Amino acid sequence: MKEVTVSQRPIRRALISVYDKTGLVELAQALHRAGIELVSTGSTAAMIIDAGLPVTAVDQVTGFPECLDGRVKTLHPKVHAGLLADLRKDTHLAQLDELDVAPFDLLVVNLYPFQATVASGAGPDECIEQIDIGGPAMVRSAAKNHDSVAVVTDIAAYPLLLAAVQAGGFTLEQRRALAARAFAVIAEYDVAVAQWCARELVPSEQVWPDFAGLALSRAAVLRYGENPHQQAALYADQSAPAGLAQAQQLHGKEMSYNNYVDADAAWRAANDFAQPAAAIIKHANPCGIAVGADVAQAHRSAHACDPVSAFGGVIAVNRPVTVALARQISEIFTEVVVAPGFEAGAVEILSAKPSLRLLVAPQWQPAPVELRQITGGVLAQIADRVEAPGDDPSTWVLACGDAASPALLGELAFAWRAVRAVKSNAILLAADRATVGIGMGQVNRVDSARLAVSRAGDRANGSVAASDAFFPFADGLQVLLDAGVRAVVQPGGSVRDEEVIAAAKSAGITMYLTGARHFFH
Ligand SMILES: NC(=O)c1ncn([C@@H]2O[C@H](COP(=O)(O)O)[C@@H](O)[C@H]2O)c1NC=O
Repeated sequence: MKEVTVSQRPIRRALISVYDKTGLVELAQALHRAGIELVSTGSTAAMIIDAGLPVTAVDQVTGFPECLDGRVKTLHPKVHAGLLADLRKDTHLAQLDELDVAPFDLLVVNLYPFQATVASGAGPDECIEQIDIGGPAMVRSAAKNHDSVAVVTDIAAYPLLLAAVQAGGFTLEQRRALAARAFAVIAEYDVAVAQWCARELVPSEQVWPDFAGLALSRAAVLRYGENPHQQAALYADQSAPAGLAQAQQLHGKEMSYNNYVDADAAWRAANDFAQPAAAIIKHANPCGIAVGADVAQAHRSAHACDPVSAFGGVIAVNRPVTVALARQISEIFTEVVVAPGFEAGAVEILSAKPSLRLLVAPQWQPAPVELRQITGGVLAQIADRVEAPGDDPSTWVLACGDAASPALLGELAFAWRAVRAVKSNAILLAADRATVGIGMGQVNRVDSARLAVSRAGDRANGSVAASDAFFPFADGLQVLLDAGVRAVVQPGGSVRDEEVIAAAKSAGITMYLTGARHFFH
């Protein structure tokens, strides 16, 4: 005989109301075979009937017809009393008897596809029609009453449901987990509806709505955070474009918190370029960025920028990893490689390194909005990635020196694009579409210039420089001039621009002003 635990509740009567009918017939068949009475709404019931199974239509239970284009189907005390009766209480049992309400032991619901309707670009009326009301109401009732009712809101949980039916019912522990999941499903749905309403129904010049919600699902528990004594997890945001959080790991040790931070920085930097590009990141800063005829060449150039720092780095490329690139990487101690794909031979070569993490990231889509936590709140900004002002060299103003040849302008455009991947204050030296010296994260621009020049060594002579923000004084620029930099691109806009431009002019170099800056903190 099957052993049934005290907390298990046998399932005798189920209410099924699903928009997505995947797996419905198989589920209904299994429930029917187990002797469970099925009650169902409109087209869910029709599909069960078509499968030759007995089902009670919900309007027979309520004695009230589905009406108003389906806006009212299950919103009835006969349904909700059946879902909310606490079967541990004699008073509730007595009232059910008096009111002639039969209790439900199981609710299976999935909701109208509101988020998908919005994503399809549907108009407001259609979106509003796809706001499910009766479904969430039932889910909340059953989830609150999980002591008596099991609620299943995911098609993926049908196998678990069938196993529970076989076992004589869900345990209390399982019903609690299902209830927690159900409330999370409703919360995510409500956040989507609330955000859409704030945006669409209350038109405003204001970009930022009054309400912003986040619905995050835990994607992984990480070994630890930035340091071993910090616990950490990865959460995925289904409402944001897919990115690193959704990347597929092909090989290697578990991703760590710092691996994710660096992989994200690398992935963003590599995808800032249309040409094949490679970015090597350490501690969220680049130690090399380059473009090339292919990713192997781009990586060679990026690595040459600072081979010492690239040791133990994270590499991202914006094209699939080729065998040639894999061979190069296998020579260097690397933590993570992120790419849109890997050639089969490349995986084979890189898999020889047991710890090296290989990540296939979803197609690059920049996040439109970036969030950053501060104590007591969150800062939100439009991401500095898409069509930034000042990106197009034809809009730059020549501050001094000869107008750049197309080749030199190309070098400057590369440097200007790359510098926005560098934490401020950022000074970046480049030659042949590759960084040769990067000064990052200093609290004054002179030190960033010194760092860039010292890292570049002899390569500073004849290189081009980009500064993420204006030079407040001529001193930072002077460091670059003394090292032999031949052209500079910077935003301009300092009260001492004249002084800065005069220094560039007396050194005989070309200087362009972009009119826009790229602070990155
Ligand atoms: N209005 C109601 O009373 C109601 N009750 C259940 N629903 C939803 O109707 C859908 C199923 O309807 P049908 O069985 O007709 O395909 C489910 O997604 C369920 O969440 C309702 N629809 C919208 O609110």
